[in-house]
Amino acid sequence: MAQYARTKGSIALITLTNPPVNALSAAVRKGITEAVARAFKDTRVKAVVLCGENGKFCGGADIREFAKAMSGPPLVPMIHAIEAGEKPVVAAIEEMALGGGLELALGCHYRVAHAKARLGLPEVTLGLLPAAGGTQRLPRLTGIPAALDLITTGRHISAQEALKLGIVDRVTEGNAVEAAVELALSVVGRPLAPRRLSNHATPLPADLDGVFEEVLVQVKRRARGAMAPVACAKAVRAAAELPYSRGLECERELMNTLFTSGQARALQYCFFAQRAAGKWSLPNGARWDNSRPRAVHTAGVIGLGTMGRGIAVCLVKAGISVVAVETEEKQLDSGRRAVRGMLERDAKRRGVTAPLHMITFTLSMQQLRDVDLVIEAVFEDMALKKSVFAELSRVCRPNALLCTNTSGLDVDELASVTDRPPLVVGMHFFAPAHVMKLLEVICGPRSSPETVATAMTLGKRLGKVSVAVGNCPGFVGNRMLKLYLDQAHFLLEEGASPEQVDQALEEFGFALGIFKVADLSGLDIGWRVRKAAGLIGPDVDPKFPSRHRQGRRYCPLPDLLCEQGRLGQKSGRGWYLYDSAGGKEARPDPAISSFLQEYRLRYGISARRITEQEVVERCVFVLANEGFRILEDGMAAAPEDIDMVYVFGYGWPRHRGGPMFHAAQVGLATVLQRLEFYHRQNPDIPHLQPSTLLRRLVGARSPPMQQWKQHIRSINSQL
Ligand SMILES: C[C@H](O)[C@H](C)C(=O)SCCNC(=O)CCNC(=O)[C@H](O)C(C)(C)COP(=O)([O-])OP(=O)([O-])OC[C@H]1O[C@@H](n2cnc3c(N)ncnc32)[C@H](O)[C@@H]1OP(=O)([O-])[O-]
Repeated sequence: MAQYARTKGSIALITLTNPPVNALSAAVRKGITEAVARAFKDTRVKAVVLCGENGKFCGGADIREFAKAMSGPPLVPMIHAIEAGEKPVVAAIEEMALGGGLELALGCHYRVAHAKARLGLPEVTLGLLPAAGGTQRLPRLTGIPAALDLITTGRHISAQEALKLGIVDRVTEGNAVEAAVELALSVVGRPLAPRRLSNHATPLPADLDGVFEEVLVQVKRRARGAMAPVACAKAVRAAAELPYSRGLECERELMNTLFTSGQARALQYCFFAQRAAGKWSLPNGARWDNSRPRAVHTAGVIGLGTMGRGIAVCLVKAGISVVAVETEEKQLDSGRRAVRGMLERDAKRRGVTAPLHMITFTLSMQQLRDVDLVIEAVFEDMALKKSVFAELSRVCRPNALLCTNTSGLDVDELASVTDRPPLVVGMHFFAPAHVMKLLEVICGPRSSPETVATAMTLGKRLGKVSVAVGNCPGFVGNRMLKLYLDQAHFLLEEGASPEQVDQALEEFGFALGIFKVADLSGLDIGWRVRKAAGLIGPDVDPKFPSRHRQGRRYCPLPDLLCEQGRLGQKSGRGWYLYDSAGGKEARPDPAISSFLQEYRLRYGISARRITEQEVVERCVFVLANEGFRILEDGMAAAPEDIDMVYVFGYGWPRHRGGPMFHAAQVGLATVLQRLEFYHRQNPDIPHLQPSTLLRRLVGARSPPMQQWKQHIRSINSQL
């Protein structure tokens, strides 16, 4: 809808009304079309101001309408009518002008933005492109390089940057609507032709081809198989080479190739899944909208290793005072230097003063007696963590929350050594903690709704995507990752090479193949976990380590590499070779291929040809299969949660939605058939056996994801 009013006698004020972000739904488009026609016909009206209800201009096209048949007046002619109008139209941009919202503003003759407004054309993040003239009008206003950057990245810019780029005419700290009305009154009678962007010629850079070549290289490297960024670049090229109307046709044709694509559906699924993940619920009826989070003003961080440092930086950047504790002076000093350095670099990037006063470093746990919440990030060892939690339970005030950053240990076992199990919860950050967006919030069986609400809300405040998961070994992310990694190891035994597996996974869209990821995080981490799980011990024959342990197939390859000191980047060699210890550039290592040949010989394994299809299917379908088990076990409330864990924590390609969405897109019956096929070939790998829920869903004719919950029969759900 759009409300119509006249103000200052001669200004028509048209207000977009569609909470929460005044998206351009069919009803809003109809409202704008009628209101603009009314204003243009009303002789008392000399100019028009467009604004949005509730201090928000417009969040773009209504994404909820994309899955439905198009109805209502289309955007392009609606915006043309505004631009072609004989009365000046001024857009009053408060808080946001995104996607179709900015395209609407670009159709206006003038734009005024509030200083805090965010502007952008983020369609590419939804697998689309700006299809209401944005790819043709923006380059005519800013020039090609700036338009290419904004449209192929989808990044939001500040009002100040928009002013610098000429996208807006004025920025005000005051009321943007009033400022727009002032501007409208002041431009009445001025010629409008020069303000119609579609009339403008596109300013061209000296080396047009060079600019596009360079951007396409970056886009393709960043996109990893995503179609939309490349289509965006092509549409902007049309603005450089074609007259406006022909460019618009090109924009429409390119949009048609994207709109119905699987990638667009996957990216729009991610948009809503990310928001759905925040809407958590517990079996006892506690939910995100009926549980009050506690305020967190002060926090403690125990352990200033890699994770503790990143967590401390996140908290300080979110305006929370931090007490950082270490046991040894040496660790405290290096932790202090690292954290201060990270805060100073970040402040320099943002052009602000580093808030170093917000954090104190101490060797004394006593200094934690008044904090609202503590996050423990010490070495991943249960006995050590238990002693820390017992101490915290003594030192911290009775209602302080105790959180652990464990990546897979039993949160409830930790709670049992404290005097406050309901106030204990897991907050599993991902390395580097001040960069990675994912936060797994592990709800122990005794974690109170208020504690879960506080952890989930704190995650959002730290700029994280918080996902509530149950308390089981490895929680959601690492529980699935173990099986994905197992498949990759088994494929090496059967004939593949690390490069081949990684290339197949990177072609699929992963940021990095699994063996490069293993080298990056260090092979010794998994080694320690396998030792702690009793999979490696004195009973293992070092010469001929068993390939069956704890009743299932086991691959000793990574253990053998660790025994050779091949720990990955940190030792300069792992699955790949690096120039030096800490080197980042991975090179295939001939020693690894002869090591694998010798290994297969020792175990009498005849290598076979492994196809890219098999690599992807075994690694990706085993993830989804375990995802179904996690839903059955009640360790995740919905497939969306599992998908957001993988998109934001494990480099799963966003344009494939997530392991569960991908399985649905491929077809559950196909996933079932392929898993059965691989399980028949490998009966000693139980995780290739299709899960009960997958079978049940296929039996129920593969219902849409939203209906999967009805088929879950988990007894002891924790979510
Ligand atoms: C032709 C044209 O070229 C093309 C084709 C297009 O225009 S394509 C569309 C392009 N536009 C976008 O890509 C902007 C998408 N939105 C955002 O980036 C963010 O939302 C935000 C605007 C920066 C606000 O962030 P927030 O953190 O303050 O709140 P929120 O939780 O995110 O959002 C609050 C609530 O609003 C809902 N919502 C937000 N934007 C929406 C949209 N464009 N359509 C429908 N619903 C939307 C969202 O689902 C949530 O709902 P619920 O969960 O409460 O039920």
